[in-house]
Amino acid sequence: MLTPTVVVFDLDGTLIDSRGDIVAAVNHALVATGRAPLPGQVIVRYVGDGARALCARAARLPETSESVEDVLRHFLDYYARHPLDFTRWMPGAQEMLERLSDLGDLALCVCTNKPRSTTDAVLAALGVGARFRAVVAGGDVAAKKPDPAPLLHLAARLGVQPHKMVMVGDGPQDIECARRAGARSIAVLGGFASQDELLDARPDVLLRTLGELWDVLRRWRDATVRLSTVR
Ligand SMILES: O=C(O)COP(=O)(O)O
Repeated sequence: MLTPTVVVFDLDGTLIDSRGDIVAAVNHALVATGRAPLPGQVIVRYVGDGARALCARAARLPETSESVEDVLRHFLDYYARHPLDFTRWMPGAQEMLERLSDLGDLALCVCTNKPRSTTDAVLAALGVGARFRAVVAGGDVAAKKPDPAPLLHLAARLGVQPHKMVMVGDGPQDIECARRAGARSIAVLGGFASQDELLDARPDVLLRTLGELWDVLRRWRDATVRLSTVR
C-alpha cells in the first residue's frame, strides 16, 4: 500500500455544513418561480448530485426538463450572493485542513458536484481557496461523481497516479467515484448521507468526524515506511 500524496475532499457535508444556505437558495428559487417552499429536511435529501438535480427534485421536474433552467438560475444567482449566511465548517474540518497544509508534502484538493460559481464563492468567503492545489467543481468535466471522471481529471492535472490519491467524502457518490477511479476512499459521518448509505458504498475507512483523518493518514504512512524497510 502506497502512502497517498494527494488528499481530495468533497465539499458539501464533508468540509462544510452548507445545509442552511442550500435550503435558503432552493426555497428562494422555488418561490421566485411560483412554487411553494419546502421544509429543510426534505431539501437536504436531494443534495449530492449537483445543483441541476437538486433544483429538479425540489421543483418536482424531470432533470431533463427545460423548466429546470429557470429554477437553477434563481438558485445560482441567490447562492452566489449568499454563500456563507449559515454555512459553517464541519466538526474538525478547519483544524484538519490547517494541520495537513502545514505538513507541506501532501497536495490538498477539492472535488465537488457543487457548481463552479457557488464553489468559488464559498471557498473565497471562507478564505481557504489558496490551501487547495486544485479544485474540480460541478460542470468542469462532463460527468459528475459517482462517475470517476472528476477525480481522474484531478489526477491528470496533478500528474499523479489515482492510486496515490485518497478521496474523503460524506456521500456514496464520493466513495463510488474513488473506487471507480482506482483511488482510496474515506467516508465521514455527519453529512448528507446516513451511516447505512455510507456502509453500503463500502468505503476503505469510515470516520465519525474529520478530526480522525490525521491518524488514518499517519498509519498508512507508517505502514509504507515499514514495508519499504522490509524490502
Ligand atoms: O452540490 C452537490 O450536489 C453536492 O456537492 P458535494 O459534491 O460537495 O457534496
